[in-house]
Amino acid sequence: MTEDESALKRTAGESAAELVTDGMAIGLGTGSTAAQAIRALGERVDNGLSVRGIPTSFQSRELAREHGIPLTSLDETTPDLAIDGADQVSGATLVKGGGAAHAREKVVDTAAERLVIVVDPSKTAETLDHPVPVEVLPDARSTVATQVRDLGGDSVLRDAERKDGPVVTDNGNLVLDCDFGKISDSGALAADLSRLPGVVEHGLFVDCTDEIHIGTADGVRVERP
Ligand SMILES: O=C(CO)[C@H](O)[C@H](O)COP(=O)(O)O
Repeated sequence: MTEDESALKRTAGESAAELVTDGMAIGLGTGSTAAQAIRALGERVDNGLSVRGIPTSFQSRELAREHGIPLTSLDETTPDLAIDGADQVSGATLVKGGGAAHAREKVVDTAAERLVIVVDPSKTAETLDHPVPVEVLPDARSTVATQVRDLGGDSVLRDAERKDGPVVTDNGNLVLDCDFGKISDSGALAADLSRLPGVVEHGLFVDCTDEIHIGTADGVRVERP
């Protein structure tokens, strides 16, 4: 990541962290942009803000602990606000899962009263065309790949970096990155993917975003789709 990209992500993350008020429970997203929000929230906690975080991954849990954010869970409370990143945004619909955390992210993000997405401008698109990550039970990777082909997609098993073999999610599953080209009906595709036996969760988040904070060189741009 260049210094410029990192600065844009910081701008978006800091802006979202400013929305947090005393006593809130916050869904803590995963990825490099959500991490900027978690760091900014940690600074506010250092300065006396009282919040509890609900992590969406091993990464966000560790980062929150490192930055002194007390943790809770969905068993204890409902998030007032969730702050998360995205791989691509079109209106209120997202593709997520670049960090293979989309299953837990979807549970936390959709449980929140308000979902704020933090991105740099490269993530916005007229029409979604980013490959959709699909978390699958290990035994289902071939059958799901075949059914994804029947839906018009090309799937690739996501390989790990710095480990031989595939990415294994925090839930012990595998990820198929499924390229459908331009996605004209995200609702229909989301429903089709959810129906496939062995699919744990897919990265299409349909119509669930309240605000998008886009970090730009001139400051943050907020969109409310
Ligand atoms: O969905 C995600 C993780 O599963 C991330 O939020 C998404 O990949 C964006 O990450 P980054 O902010 O690093 O570009």
